[in-house]
Amino acid sequence: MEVKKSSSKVSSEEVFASCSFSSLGLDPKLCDQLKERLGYEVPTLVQAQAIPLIISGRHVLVNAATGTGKTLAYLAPVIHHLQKYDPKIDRSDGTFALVLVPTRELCMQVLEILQKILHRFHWIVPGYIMGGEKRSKEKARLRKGISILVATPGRLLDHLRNTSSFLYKNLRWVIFDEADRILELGFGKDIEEILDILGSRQQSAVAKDDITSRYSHFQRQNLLLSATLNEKVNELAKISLENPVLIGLNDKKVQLKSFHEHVGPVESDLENEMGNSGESLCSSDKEFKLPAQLAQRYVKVPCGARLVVLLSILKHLFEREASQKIVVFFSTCDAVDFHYSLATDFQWPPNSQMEAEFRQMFLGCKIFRSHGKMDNEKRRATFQAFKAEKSALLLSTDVAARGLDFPKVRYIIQYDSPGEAAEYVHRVGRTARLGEEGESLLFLQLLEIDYLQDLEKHGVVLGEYPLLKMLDGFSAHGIKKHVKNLVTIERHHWVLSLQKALETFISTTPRIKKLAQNAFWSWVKAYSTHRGELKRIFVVQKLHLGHVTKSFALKEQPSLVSKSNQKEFKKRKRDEKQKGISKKRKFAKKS
Ligand SMILES: Nc1ncnc2c1ncn2[C@@H]1O[C@H](COP(=O)(O)OP(=O)(O)OP(=O)(O)O)[C@@H](O)[C@H]1O
Repeated sequence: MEVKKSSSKVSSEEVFASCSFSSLGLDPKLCDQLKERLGYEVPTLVQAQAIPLIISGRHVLVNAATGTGKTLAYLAPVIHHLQKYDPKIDRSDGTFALVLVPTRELCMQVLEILQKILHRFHWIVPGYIMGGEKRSKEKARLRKGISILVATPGRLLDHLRNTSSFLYKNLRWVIFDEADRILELGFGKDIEEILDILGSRQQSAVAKDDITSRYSHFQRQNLLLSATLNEKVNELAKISLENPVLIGLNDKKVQLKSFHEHVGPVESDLENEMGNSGESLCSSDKEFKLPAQLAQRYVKVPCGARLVVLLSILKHLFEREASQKIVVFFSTCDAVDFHYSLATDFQWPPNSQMEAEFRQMFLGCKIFRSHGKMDNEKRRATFQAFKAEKSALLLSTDVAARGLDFPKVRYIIQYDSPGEAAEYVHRVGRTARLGEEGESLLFLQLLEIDYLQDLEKHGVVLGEYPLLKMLDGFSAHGIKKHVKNLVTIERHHWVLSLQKALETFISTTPRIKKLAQNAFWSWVKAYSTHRGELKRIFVVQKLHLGHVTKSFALKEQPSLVSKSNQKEFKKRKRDEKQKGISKKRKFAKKS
C-alpha cells in the first residue's frame, strides 16, 4: 500500500541560488575547497543571502528552514576572513571564532565540516569542547590554542571561569547555531554570563575595551541561527546583536542578488522589522517554515496498541523499500533502550514449527540507538555509523532532533510527541533536507488529537495515515483472518496476535522485561512534564495505566520500580485533580 508522497517536488531553483560562491565575495581558494572537499558547486538560497552580509561584518539573525545549509552560511565568511589575515594567524593567537551548539552530536558534526574545509588552511585550527569529554584534555587543547572553537554552553562557561590558559582576546565572532534550543535547554543564564565574560554583550562594552590585541581593530560580530525562533531568542537577540539584519523572517523575500548587485542589507534591519515598539520578532504562534516536499502525517493509535502499530509500520516500511533510513524519536532514554533491545531480539513468527535458526528477526534491518545517557564514544560511533549506512533504523531521544545531518533519511517517526511545536519542526527536519524527498509520521492517542490544532497554529498541517489498510496487509502467520466486519484497531486480528507474541516474548525474557518496566515509569513521568498549553493536551491523569502497560507489552503493571515513582505519580495525579477542583470552585464563584 503506497502512502501518497507530497506532490510538491522541489525544483533546484527553490533550493539553490543562481549565483556562484565567488560572486558572494568568498575567496577563490575557499570556493575551490568547498567544491573539492564538500562537493558544493553553488550556494543554497540562505547561503547566498547570509554570506555577503556576514562577510561585511553585520550582525545577522538567520531564520531558515531545516536542511537549507545554515552551517556553511556562517562558517564560510569566518574562514574567508581568517585565511586572509597577514601574517597568518597562529595557534598561539587563541580563539577567533566561537560556535555555540546545543548538543554534542552537533558539536562533532560542525567540527567535521570545519576539518574538511580547513584542510587547505591548515594554520587555522578547529577544535571542540563539550560535556562528557575529559576536562584536562580540553584544557590542554585550549592551552595550545584553537582558532575556531565549537562548544556546548555549559562546558564552555566552565572553561571560561576556570581555564586561565583559554585565550580569547582576539575573539571576533560569536555564533549561536540552533539558538532557540540552546535557550530552551536552560542555558539562558550561562549564555548571558558567557557574553559578559567575552565582552560580547551590548551593555558590557567595557569588557571589549580591556581586550587588547593586534586584531582588536576588528569589530565583534555575533550571529544567531535557527529554523525556529521564539521569545527567548528575541531576548538573546536584543542583548547580543547590534543593529542586526534579519534573514528569512519576513515573507517579503528579496529576490536573490549576487554579491555585486547586492545593495545594502538584503533584508530590513531588526529595528524596522520589530517596529519602534520593539515588539517581539517572533510571536508564540509564528508560522514555521518546513521543507515544501516533506509529506507529513499523523496516525491515531489507541494507547494499548502503540507498540504493535510502531513495529508493524516499521516492518511495512522496510518491506516496501528494503534500503532506506528511518529515525524514530522517543521521549526518554529508557524507552530507547527498551525498544532497541526488543527490536533487535524479537523473532517472528514466534510459534512457527520452523527451527529457531529459520525464524526471522521481526525487523530485518540494522538498528542503532542514541540518547543522552550513553557515553560520548558510543554516541559518536552511533552517529558516524548511522550516517554511513545505506539502510538502517535509528531509535533516539531528542539528542538527534536538532541540526544533525543524516544524508538520505527518508522517514521520521515521532512515537512520543515532541511537546513544543518547534521540536516537532526540528525532528521532521532530519529528513527532506536540501530538496530531497521525505516523510514524517506523528503518533497520537485519541486523547492527544488536539495537538494537531497546536501545530496548525504554526502553519503545520498533517494528513491522516491509513492505519487499518496497512494492518490489513499483514496476514498473521497461522492465524485465520476473521472475515467479520472489521472492528477497532485493538480487535484487529494482526494486532491481537502480534501483541500476544510480544507479551509472551517479554514475559519470558527477564532482561527485556526489566527494560520494559523502567521504560514504563520513565515514560509516565516524562508524560507529566509537558508544559504550558500542552498540559491541556497531554493530561497525565487521563492516562489509562493498564493501556500504557500494554504499550510496553507487559502483562502486569510494573510495581517493581522504586516505590518513590509510584508515590510521586500518585501525588502528581492528586495535585492535578486538586488544581482541577479549585479551578472549578473559582469558576463556580465567578459565574
Ligand atoms: N551549497 C551547498 N551545496 C550542496 N549541498 C549543501 C550546500 N550547503 C549545505 N549542503 C548540504 O545540505 C545539508 C543540510 O545542510 P545543513 O546541515 O547546514 O542545514 P541546516 O540549515 O543547518 O539544517 P538544520 O536546520 O537541520 O540545522 C547537508 O547535507 C549539507 O552537506
